[in-house]
Amino acid sequence: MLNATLPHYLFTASQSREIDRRTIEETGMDGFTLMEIAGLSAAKHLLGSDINLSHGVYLCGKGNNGGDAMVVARYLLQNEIAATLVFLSGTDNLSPDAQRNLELLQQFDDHHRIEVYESWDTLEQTEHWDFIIDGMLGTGLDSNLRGDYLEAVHWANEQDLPVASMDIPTGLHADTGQLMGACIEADYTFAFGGRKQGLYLEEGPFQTGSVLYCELPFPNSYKARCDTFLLDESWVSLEQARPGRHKYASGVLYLIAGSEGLTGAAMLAARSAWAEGLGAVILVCPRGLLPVYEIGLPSIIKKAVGNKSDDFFKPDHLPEVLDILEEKEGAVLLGPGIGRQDDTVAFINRFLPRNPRNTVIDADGLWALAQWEQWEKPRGSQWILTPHPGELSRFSDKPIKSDAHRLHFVRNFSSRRQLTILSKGMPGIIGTSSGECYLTNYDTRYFSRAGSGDVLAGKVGASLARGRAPDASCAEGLLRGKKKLDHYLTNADDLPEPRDFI
Ligand SMILES: NC(=O)C1=CN([C@@H]2O[C@H](COP(=O)(O)OP(=O)(O)OC[C@H]3O[C@@H](n4cnc5c(N)ncnc54)[C@H](OP(=O)(O)O)[C@@H]3O)[C@@H](O)[C@H]2O)[C@@H](O)CC1
Ligand SMILES: Nc1ncnc2c1ncn2[C@@H]1O[C@H](COP(=O)(O)OP(=O)(O)O)[C@@H](O)[C@H]1O
Ligand SMILES: [K+]
Repeated sequence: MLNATLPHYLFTASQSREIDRRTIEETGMDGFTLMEIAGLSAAKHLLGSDINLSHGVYLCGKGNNGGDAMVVARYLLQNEIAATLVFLSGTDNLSPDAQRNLELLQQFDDHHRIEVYESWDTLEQTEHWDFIIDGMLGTGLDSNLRGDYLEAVHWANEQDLPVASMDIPTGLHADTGQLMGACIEADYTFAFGGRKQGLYLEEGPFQTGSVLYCELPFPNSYKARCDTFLLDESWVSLEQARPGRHKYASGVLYLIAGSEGLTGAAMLAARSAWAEGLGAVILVCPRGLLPVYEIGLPSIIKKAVGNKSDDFFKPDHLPEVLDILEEKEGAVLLGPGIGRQDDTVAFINRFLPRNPRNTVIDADGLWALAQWEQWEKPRGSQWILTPHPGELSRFSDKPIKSDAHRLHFVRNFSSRRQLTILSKGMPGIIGTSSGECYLTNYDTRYFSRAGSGDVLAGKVGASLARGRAPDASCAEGLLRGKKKLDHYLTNADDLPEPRDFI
């Protein structure tokens, strides 16, 4: 099982507010102290960053997000860094903690390094600013940006200055990652007490810059209801599998894949699994395709079924396929390039209930599964489904139109069906049978070329064959591909191809 630590927890705005509320009401820790810790932590990160800090402009809302910005201003002031503060909703209705922080800031300013503007209109622009602090809106955002907030966001994005956002870039929806009219394009986002899930959904990854987690003293038990986490590369073993005593001891993957015109998908998946150091990858294929694989896959064991004229799977192949699977312990990867012939769909839907093995179902394997309304996973076996957005939608009554909807659907579907889903996209989402979801935190667009899905399925299958839990298998598959991508990007200039991720 994956084991996320606190910096990997992802919260919705309401979960976040609930944790704030309970901490303040039940532990006696007050909101002002929490704000102080948040702002101090952000100020330390800024002082340690490569941003030139001599005079900042602080865009402040009237809520606690503005209060965080004022704490930052006070700590930077102690380092002789001047501040121009602009209050987008004036200073008459500041939240109590923000009001107290404005007063404190003014008391600390004995060398008159602070200027305060009560509205956006009155701001006099100068050339002296070298960074922008976005303390306009955090989890309190409730609609598209109103009033001068819109103008201030556009202005900040037009400046050639680094921008650091308090908690969330203003204008980004904390739960969905959607843009609410306009949104700050931050270079840094300081996530207070927990990252908000919208930072990683939809437009979030393109708005936040580097997200830095700033710990707040919330009791861990209050965070226990969190069910969404960020995947972390450190969770993946970078070591190749050690060879076993004999080949079948290091894991066996049966690959049921390929059809005429789609043999490339089967080959990519087979090579990808093999590269993970398995003892054996056994490609089960229609006999007519054997000559192609003999040439293309010398290291892979091939087991042909049916007749020489067969170039796709048919229901008649079922007894032979089941016999082959009896030979050794191992996991199954079903689907890459298997095609959508009616006979193949019938073969898959008869095969699946009789297949007791842990199984990854990918590509047209999913297409077949979605045709079969009453499907059920055999007891005791573990399934991983690896749909791209179109394949995922076939399991849903309604079109899946946003990442937040996808996250919700993946969570419900995987827990209701007691299986693991690897939903491909940006972000990739792993949904587990216990209703937890794990999100990728890197640019998955490099993988959006035909064939990357086959490579990914091969790696997920290889991990499952080596006895990893299904959620860990998905994480390993994704992150090993990411590691190959990083290596490729540092060593080559052109666009990577799927085979570069093997
Ligand atoms: N509490 C804690 O323990 C801690 C909280 N912390 C910090 O507090 C932040 C949450 O603070 P918050 O709840 O005060 O909300 P916040 O985001 O500042 O905005 C609220 C105001 O915005 C306004 N408004 C809303 N939508 C708008 C729109 N579309 N366009 C324009 N205006 C809009 C709305 O005013 P209205 O216009 O409705 O009168 C409302 O009053 C959190 O993200 C973190 O940074 C940290 O200090 C750590 C401890
Ligand atoms: N290592 C990886 N990390 C994150 N996402 C990945 C990785 N490998 C593949 N993907 C996802 O898989 C998608 C490709 O799968 P898919 O669309 O099924 O392609 P195909 O079946 O043509 O190979 C990519 O767009 C990306 O979302
Ligand atoms: K903000």
